[in-house]
Amino acid sequence: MCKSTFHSFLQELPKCEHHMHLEGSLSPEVLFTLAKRNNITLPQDDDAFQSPETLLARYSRFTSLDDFLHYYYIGMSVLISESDFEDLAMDYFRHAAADGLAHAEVFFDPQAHIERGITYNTVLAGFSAARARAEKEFGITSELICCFLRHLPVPNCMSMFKDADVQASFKNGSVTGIGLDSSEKPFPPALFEEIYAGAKELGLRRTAHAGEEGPATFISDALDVLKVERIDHGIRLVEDEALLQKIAKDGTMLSVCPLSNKVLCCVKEISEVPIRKFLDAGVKFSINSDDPAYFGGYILDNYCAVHEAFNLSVAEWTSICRAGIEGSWCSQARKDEMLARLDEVVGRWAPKLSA
Ligand code: HPA
Ligand SMILES: [Zn+2]
Repeated sequence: MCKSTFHSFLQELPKCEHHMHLEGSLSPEVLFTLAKRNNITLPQDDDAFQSPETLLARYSRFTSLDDFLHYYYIGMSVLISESDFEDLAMDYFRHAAADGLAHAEVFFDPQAHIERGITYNTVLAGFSAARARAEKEFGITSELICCFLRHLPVPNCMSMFKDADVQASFKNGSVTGIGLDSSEKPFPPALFEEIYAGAKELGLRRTAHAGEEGPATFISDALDVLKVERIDHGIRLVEDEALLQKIAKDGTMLSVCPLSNKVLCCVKEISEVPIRKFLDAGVKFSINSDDPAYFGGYILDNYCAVHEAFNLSVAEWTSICRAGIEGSWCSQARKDEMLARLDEVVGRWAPKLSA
């Protein structure tokens, strides 16, 4: 981990997280507890499910995004009641508060629950209750991003988009935007053009996973066809220099997830995540935990891993943190608060760290 003084500086920075799947904050401990409470039988034919310890050990051997997703979808099958969803999100917000998180824009995967017979409103009510508590108890503000599962048939995604309860949550502001996640390579962004056009019409914010395992053309398609405002992951942008320059010029933000990239074998080492390249080219990005309970770390662990690998300066960390605040989908008043806090933290730490 990073040296203790830098660690304290990174902890105190008013960090914004834009790429965190609430279902990905389900730890093996909580998974086993909920399985017991809700009478869910975990797979008997996979030794990984013998105990929380064996499951955690399996998480350290993921070979790809799809290998992880297999466990991710089994894991979330233990979530049944509104309070299960609230407890799950509170577990995340508690970790995030300890890490000095100021603001979170979090994903959730309703289709994965609806197809198990859990209603959209059960999921939404649990997560909404946790968001309100996180603001009151920890001062963490948050927004919800409803994701579409790209491995499911497009009509299934469209019917969720059109569902009356889902539409109500879009219109009453309890959900801020939409995202696109799950298995990437066989499912190009353009499949979801109609849904994204409908979301734009409603004034929703729009983002999509692209260029994690999939090619750089998925990033340009997400921008050109889906008209997204952010790109989730986007590390394969380095394979297209012209697109990289365009994204830098337009100020489009990427939500980069370093520990995730390493654990899912998208890179061999954190030093291969194109942090230096993005900084030098002026590409805006935030640093995020993705699925913290599966990838071995919350937001501060990701900041520390980046610091270990790239030894960034105070000025570079300040500009990453500022880009995260400015690229958030919260009110300008909230951004101004976080920017003032950033100035205060940097003003206090810069003399000590630059000496
Ligand atoms: O990193 C991810 N990529 C795609 N889908 C996901 N669902 C949870 N995490 C991820
Ligand atoms: Zn993700």
